[in-house]
Formats: sequence, structure tokens, C-alpha cells
Amino acid sequence: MPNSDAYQKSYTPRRRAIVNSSSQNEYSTPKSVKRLQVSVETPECFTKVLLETPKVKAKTSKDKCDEVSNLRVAVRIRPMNSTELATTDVEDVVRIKNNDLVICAPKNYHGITTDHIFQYDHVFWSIHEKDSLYSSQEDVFLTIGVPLLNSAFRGFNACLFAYGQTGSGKSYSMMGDINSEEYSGITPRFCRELFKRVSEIDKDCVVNVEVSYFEIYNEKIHDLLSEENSSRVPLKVREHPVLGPYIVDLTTHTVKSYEELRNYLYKGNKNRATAATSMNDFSSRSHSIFCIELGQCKGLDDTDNSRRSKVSLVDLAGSERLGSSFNNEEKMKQGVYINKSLLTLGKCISALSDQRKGQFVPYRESVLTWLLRESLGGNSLTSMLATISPASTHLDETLATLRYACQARSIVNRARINESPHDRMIRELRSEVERLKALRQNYERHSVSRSSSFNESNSQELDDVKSKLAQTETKLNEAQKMWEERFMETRKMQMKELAEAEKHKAELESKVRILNSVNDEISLSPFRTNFLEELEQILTGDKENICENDSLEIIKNWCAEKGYVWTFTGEDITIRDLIQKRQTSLCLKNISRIDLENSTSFLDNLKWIEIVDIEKKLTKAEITTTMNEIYKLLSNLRPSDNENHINLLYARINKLLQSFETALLGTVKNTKTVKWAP
Ligand SMILES: Nc1ncnc2c1ncn2[C@@H]1O[C@H](COP(=O)(O)OP(=O)(O)OP(=O)(O)O)[C@@H](O)[C@H]1O
Repeated sequence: MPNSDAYQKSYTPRRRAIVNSSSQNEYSTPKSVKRLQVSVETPECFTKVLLETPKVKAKTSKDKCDEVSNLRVAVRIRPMNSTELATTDVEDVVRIKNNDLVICAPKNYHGITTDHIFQYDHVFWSIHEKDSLYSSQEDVFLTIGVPLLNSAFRGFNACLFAYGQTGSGKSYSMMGDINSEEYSGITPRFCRELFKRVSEIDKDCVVNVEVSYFEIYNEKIHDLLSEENSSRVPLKVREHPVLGPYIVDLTTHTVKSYEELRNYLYKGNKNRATAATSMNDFSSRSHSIFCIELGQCKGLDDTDNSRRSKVSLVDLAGSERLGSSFNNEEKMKQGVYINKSLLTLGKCISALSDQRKGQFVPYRESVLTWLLRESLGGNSLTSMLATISPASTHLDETLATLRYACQARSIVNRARINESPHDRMIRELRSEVERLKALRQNYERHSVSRSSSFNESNSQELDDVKSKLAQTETKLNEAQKMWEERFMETRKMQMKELAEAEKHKAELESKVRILNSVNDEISLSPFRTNFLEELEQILTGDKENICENDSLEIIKNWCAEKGYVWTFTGEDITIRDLIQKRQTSLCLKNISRIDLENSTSFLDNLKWIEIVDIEKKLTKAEITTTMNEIYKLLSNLRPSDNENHINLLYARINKLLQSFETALLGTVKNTKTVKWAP
């Protein structure tokens, strides 16, 4: 608890005076926060109070199915730890006054002589359990966890991320002690409550809960629930044209009970802990993300509960040396090596909070922000929990965290219930029917009671309501019938399409395999590219893959510069210098270890071997047949005309195949043989 004596000696500056007396921009009063009339008390020894909270435009939604809301921000203050308590001259610098968070300038710290006041949606004081203001794990969950759970059940995506300096209490708040009733954190409580609610849901409603758990360390994603976790293979991110970014091969697990889910939490945490001991300072440098996908479907006769929502519970890496650095170019460079994701998160928050139209948000600059794109300024109800220490020894980091959190409050998200447009129409028609029924009842009650106020014009209005109700009910019935028919049709189509797609995929794969050997062996000058990789990128949208190994990217650029041809198999990269007839191979493991700064000298010193050409016959007919079959398969896969973006992709694939064919046939025509490299 704050020392109340200190407050008694304080005075309250008038708000206007605060704003005018400062030449700094830090005095900005949020329009949405009216309660600033409360006293802001400053110990006499300090001359200024800085009000740090930026303007937050509270947003409201016009569409009742959308939720437009600012990112909700809470701050939690943990107790001092033994190291802090043992430090000479340490002071407790955090106070709460009328929901405002005040950072008092410490007596023994000369750098900061000003009090700083911050305002957030919630402040959790978790210093002494005996304090009346004390916020327990349960309080924190009830205040910020439950609203997200409510949103998830309504069909909205939700996200909570914990941000703060290492050791400030992020994991304690997010995970806590899973086995303890009292000390378990938000994640286990969220999951327990989720299953409690599922058990209370109408039996007609089919609920599906899936979980995944991964971490991001140095821009690499590791599945914490994978069976083969020991190998810690980094996973890739790809972009789905409709569903957005996703992690390739991330395991998801359907869970039917909290106990089952808890086992996955144990497993993920254990995998994380194992890695932490094997890698220096790992825990404070990695982000862990626990995802819960909640599907609710009420069956054929009712679409009202057909919803799907995704909840991401994120424990971010320790923020030290980053919190305030993203505006400084030099520190930014340092930051890249420390934690690119956290740095980009800062840049995204900064851009999003700017709120100027067309402001570029660099989501793609890091894996974390790319994956959390929807949670930041997108389709999600998002909260942030900033954790701080009360000790004066961490004052700089604490102020940086609080400023970061303040800026995040300005981010506006527009969340939508995840349902089909048809479901939405039915739901809206239903609520219109309910409204009209209530109106009709109201008129009828008045007419039955023969109230004197019920006149002829009211009677006319009642007739209008009845006719409007009948029309709306007819529309609703039609929509429901259509929905049922469509549901059955779609199911049938899906099954058929799935079977067809599997068949075509297998055929295409076998053809591509034939081409693979051709592609691999023929020097496709002037095509200094890998046809198959490009084809795969087009088919999967992998062109935008931001998880590409940095070193690999450098090598590719280097090859392009020198005019070398490269082939990447997933493990090795083979580089061919067709002019000097030499080639070299690099193993991915070695490539990852290349020091970025020394890449050029590393590459210039590669050991090359001579390419010995072997002549092998490849007939024109062979190539034409293979290509024709591929064209046939592609045309079978051609989707309907209204899917323009997919048609565009197919057009690109076709063009690519044509260029490839021309190149191949050209080679064959000129020489009648093709050169095969060993
Ligand atoms: N609210 C709290 N009440 C009591 N103890 C706390 C609280 N918050 C944190 N602690 C304790 O402080 C220590 C550090 O907390 P925690 O591991 O959660 O920090 P962190 O921010 O997740 O650190 P890192 O970034 O290194 O992972 C732990 O021993 C934890 O038990």
C-alpha cells in the first residue's frame, strides 16, 4: 500500500495549470477520461507532475454486430523481490490514487525529479495481500480474463498479451501456479471457466475446443506441443488468402475437458522450461502464445450460435532495453539483435496509436506482429497487461513500460462476430421478429384494456406492425430454409471437392516430381530461379513468407547479384556458377550460423567444385507430354469464375509453366540433348 502520510503533505495542481506550465507534450488529457477531476497529489519536494496518458478516442460501433473498441490496458504492480529489498536506498515509487497510477520521483535517484501520472482501464495493486486494494490472481482474471471469455462465446476473437520487464510478473499473471486454486494465473483460469460454461450450454449446441501452444524465439517458431519437440524444428508462417497468416504444421489438439487441456499446458510449459535451461537467458527472450479456438454450432434448425472464435493468450519476452528504444535508430539496430518481434510490436503500436489515415503499420516485419495482426487494430477484442516492479532501481524500465502501455490504449480494434453473412442475416431477421412481436403485444395490451389513448391511428399502426411482422417472419423462414438446403448442399460439395482435390493433388505431385528432376538438373538460363519453388510459392502464397531464414535471404540476394543459380531443398542450398562451371553446397545448419555481418566474406570464401556435364537424352515429346498433363490438371483444378483472386493465381501459374516449357523445348531443339549436372 502507498504510504498515506506522503499524500497528506501533497497539494493538487489544477489540471489547466499542468497543461500550460509544461513545455513538454507529455501533458495531454484524454478526452474519454473525465474522472481526472480527482486530486493528483504531489509531494512538496517535487515541482512538476507529468500527466502521461495520451488522448484516447473512445469508439462506439454503429453496427450492433461489430465491437469497435480501444485496446484495453491494465497495469499490475508486483511485490518487491528479495534482491530489490536487499538493495540499499531502494524506494517504493508506485502509488495508486483514485485509480490513477502515480510514479513518484525517488529521493535517492537524481535523474528523475518529477512525478508521473498514468491512467489505464485497470490498475492492479498486488504488493501486500493484506492491503484493502490488493488484487489477487482471481481479481485479475475476473477483471480482464472474463470479459475476453464472454467475447469469445459471443463469437469474437480475443487476445490478451502481457508486457513488461523481465521478472516483473508476466508469467506469474498469465500462467501462475497451474495446480493451485489460489495462485493459478489467467490462462488456466480462463480454460477452467471455459469448460464450466461449455458444460452449462444447451445440449443441442455442439462445442469444439482446440488448442495450440507455441513460442517465438529469435524469429523462429517452435511448437511446444509437438511430439518431436526434442528436435525443435522451426515452423514457417504462410498467408491464407481468406484466413490470413497461419503456422504450417503447428499441431492443434481437440480437448474435451479442462483436465485434458491442462495436460497440454503442462506439456507446453515443460517444453519451454527445458529449452530455457539449454539456451542462455531464453525465457526472457521468447514469446509464448497459447491459442484456444472455440467453435459453437447449434445444428440445422438454429444458426444463432454458429460461431467460431480464436483466443490468443500471449506471454511476451522481457522488454528491458526495448521499451523506449523504438524511436531511436541506433538503439533500434541493437534491438533487432535482441528481439525483433518486440521491437516491431512497439513500432506497430506506435503507428496504430498515431491514428492518422494511411499510417503504415509494419506488421510483416516480425513473426509475432504478423501472427497477431488481427489482435492489433483488427478483428479482435484485445487487452494488454503491463507488469511492473515498484522498486526505484527499475524506474527507467517501469516508465518505459508504462509509456508503451499508454500508447497501446489508443489502438482501436473493430471486432466482428465470426459467422457467415447468411447466419448474420438470419440473426438480424430474428431480432427484428422479436422486436416487432414486442411492439405488437404492446399495442394489443392497450387495445384490450380499451385505454382511451388507443385511437384509430394506433389501430392502423398495429395493423402495420402485424403486416411487417408477417413479412419478416416469411423472410426469416425462407432464409432458414435456404440455410438448411445450403448446409446440406455445401456438405455434399465439400466432401466431393475434398475427394477430387486429393486426387488431383496426388496426380499433380507425381507430375511435379518428374519435373523436379528436370528442373534440378537443367540450367535454365536465363531463368535464374527455381521453377518449383516459385510454383509452390504461388500455390501457397508463400511469397510473403516473413519467416524466411535471414541468412538464406542474404545468400539468395548474393546469388542474384553474382548471376549464380541456386536450388534449395529445405536442408541444403546448392549454388551453381554456370559461367565458370562450378558449384557448391551449403547445409542449412551452417547457413543459420552465418554471422550476418560477415556474410559477404563467408560467401566469398566458399569452396567450389567443378561441374562435370553429363549428356543425357530427353526427348521433346517427353517434355510436351508432361507439360500437357500438368495443364490438364491445372484446368481441372480451375475454380469458378467468381473467385477472381484464385483465377489470377492460376493465370500466373499457367504463364510460368509456359515460360518453363518454352525454355525446356528451346534447350531440346537446339541441342537435342540436355546437359545434366551430377
Ligand atoms: N503479483 C505477484 N505476486 C507475487 N509474486 C509475484 C508477482 N508477480 C511476480 N511475482 C514473482 O516474481 C518473480 C518473477 O515473475 P515472473 O517469472 O512472472 O516474471 P516475468 O515477467 O514473466 O519474467 P520473464 O520475462 O523473465 O519471463 C517470480 O518469482 C514470481 O513468483
